[in-house]
Amino acid sequence: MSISLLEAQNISKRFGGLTALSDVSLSIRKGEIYGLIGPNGAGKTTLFNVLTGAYTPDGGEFIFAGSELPTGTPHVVVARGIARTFQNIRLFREMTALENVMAGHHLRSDSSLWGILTQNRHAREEERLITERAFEMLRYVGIEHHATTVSRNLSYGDQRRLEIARALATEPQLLALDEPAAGMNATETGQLRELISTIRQDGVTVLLIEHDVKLVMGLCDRVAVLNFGKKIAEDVPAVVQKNPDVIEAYLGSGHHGH
Ligand SMILES: Nc1ncnc2c1ncn2[C@@H]1O[C@H](COP(=O)(O)OP(=O)(O)OP(=O)(O)O)[C@@H](O)[C@H]1O
Repeated sequence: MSISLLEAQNISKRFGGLTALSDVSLSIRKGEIYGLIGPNGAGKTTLFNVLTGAYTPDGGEFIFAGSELPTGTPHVVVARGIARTFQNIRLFREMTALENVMAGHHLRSDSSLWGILTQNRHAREEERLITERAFEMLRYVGIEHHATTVSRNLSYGDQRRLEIARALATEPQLLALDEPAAGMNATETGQLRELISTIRQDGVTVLLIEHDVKLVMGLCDRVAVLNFGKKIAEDVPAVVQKNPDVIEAYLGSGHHGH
């Protein structure tokens, strides 16, 4: 029997008169790659934002690893073991790749900022370990040769990998990826696919928003489909692909390419 890692229970979110999410419930099992798809504006990113604390939901709750997740507090969500990447890359553009990953580690570090500033011995030792771990993380995603490159000078694909490395540096149980393949060419997408598989093999559960249907269907164990803020399907890819409501949602919205 598979164990559920994250339960979203009747999540609702409104923006003024617009209902972005309407009673969305889903259950992500420990160790799976779970895809979240749907036409533009369906509510996918909004679900990420309420899950990761950027927004407070108007209704519903998240149960993570057996207990309720507080809402509206991103740092608590990270500390509980959920990390995310963003649809529009959000790196520290003027910092090197290594520094970006170290910024992720610091969220997990127990040295106070004061300790780091005053460079006491414990903090220095911890800084050394964080640097080492950050290198490891860059190696893991395949960009260790860019450790000292300023992140804005990295290729698009490498910036996305760096975002993943930074998220992994917080040692999450659940990694939430918001359109990681956006803007990638076929080779980069293939490498991303391998990286996501490796991440899962290494014990991290993955929640994936992605418009590249081929990638989603090939990679995910299960897929949920949102349309106008409602979940209209949730099953293994082969079943979801044949669901008439799903086909209608995509064709009806005119997003043939997605
Ligand atoms: N901060 C906000 N204020 C007002 N409306 C918002 C806000 N964020 C999202 N929305 C609206 O909520 C709806 C859902 O948007 P969301 O970005 O979650 O969709 P999505 O499925 O991620 O779409 P896409 O595939 O285009 O990224 C849209 O109608 C969007 O305009």
